[in-house]
Amino acid sequence: MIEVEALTKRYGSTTAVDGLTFTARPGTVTGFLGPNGAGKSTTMRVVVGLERATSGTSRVDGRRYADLPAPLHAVGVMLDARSAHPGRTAYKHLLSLAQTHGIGRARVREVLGQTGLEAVARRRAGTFSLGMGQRLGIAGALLGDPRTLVLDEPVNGLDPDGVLWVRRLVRELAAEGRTVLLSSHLMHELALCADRVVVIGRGRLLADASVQEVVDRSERAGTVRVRTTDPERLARELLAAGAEVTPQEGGALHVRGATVDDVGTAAQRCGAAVLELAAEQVSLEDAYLQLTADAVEYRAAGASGGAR
Ligand SMILES: Nc1ncnc2c1ncn2[C@@H]1O[C@H](COP(=O)(O)OP(=O)(O)OP(=O)(O)O)[C@@H](O)[C@H]1O
Repeated sequence: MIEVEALTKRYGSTTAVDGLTFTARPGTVTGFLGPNGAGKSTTMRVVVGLERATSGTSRVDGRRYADLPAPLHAVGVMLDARSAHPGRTAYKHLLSLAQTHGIGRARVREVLGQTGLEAVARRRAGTFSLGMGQRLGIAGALLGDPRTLVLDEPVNGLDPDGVLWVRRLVRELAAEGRTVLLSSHLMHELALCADRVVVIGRGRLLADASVQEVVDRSERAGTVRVRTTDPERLARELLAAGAEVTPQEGGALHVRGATVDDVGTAAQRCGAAVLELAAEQVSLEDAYLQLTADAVEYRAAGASGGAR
């Protein structure tokens, strides 16, 4: 279990993490989501003891990282896929990590197998592709058979097979009762493997919810689209019933504050023939973009809002 409470981390005048509170629970994959510069990596570095918080606390299984008796067995960490010495083979890299923590060679071979690196175990890490480096990073995280895993962008650079493999792996680790905290800046990626998402922007918590809840809370959730032969009459009928109505092109209306059933019966009441009627689907990416719209450090030229 990871418990982050009122965590703040400042670098000079930059506030990277700003009063952040969330919990990642055992048996659960918690997705940690936010645009570039949101503070995900900084939070993870504080959780695993690589940075000191300016204020607030972070605990793993009820203890501060520094107080864990056997950190590698408590928390497996992959923060930087390029952390292995380029001149060392994958096997030697894992072995040296294992030996400093009293872990045997058998476990090194086991994690090489688990991460699909057996065939390249004798190759130097410096010759690895980004995807192979990610696998090696994950192998290092698994080495101590930890109850908690902290993985920063583990699918970054993986090919589609690798992405599937990571999804399956994190699901399996959670099914074994472990706590998995996994960062990404892609909502749809987390939607496929996370039970919950903690969304941050500019160091602050924007949402701590299931993926479905994030979608449901999105502005457009609960909107009904209707196209009718008499949009003005139907709009009057819906407004009288207390709904919000926004006219669209081609005689369509966007209706908030009414269900599909409400709109259908209102149309029947006022005699407007319905040509189309459906609840608007909100994509995960739309919901995420709405949530983080004010928290994006930089936007691509031409995107709404311009540079911030
Ligand atoms: N060592 C540091 N010194 C100064 N500023 C830092 C340092 N580390 C991070 N920052 C700043 O803190 C903010 C949060 O950065 P962080 O890397 O935690 O974000 P992130 O969500 O992981 O982003 P990304 O997806 O780009 O990795 C950014 O504005 C970053 O420039």
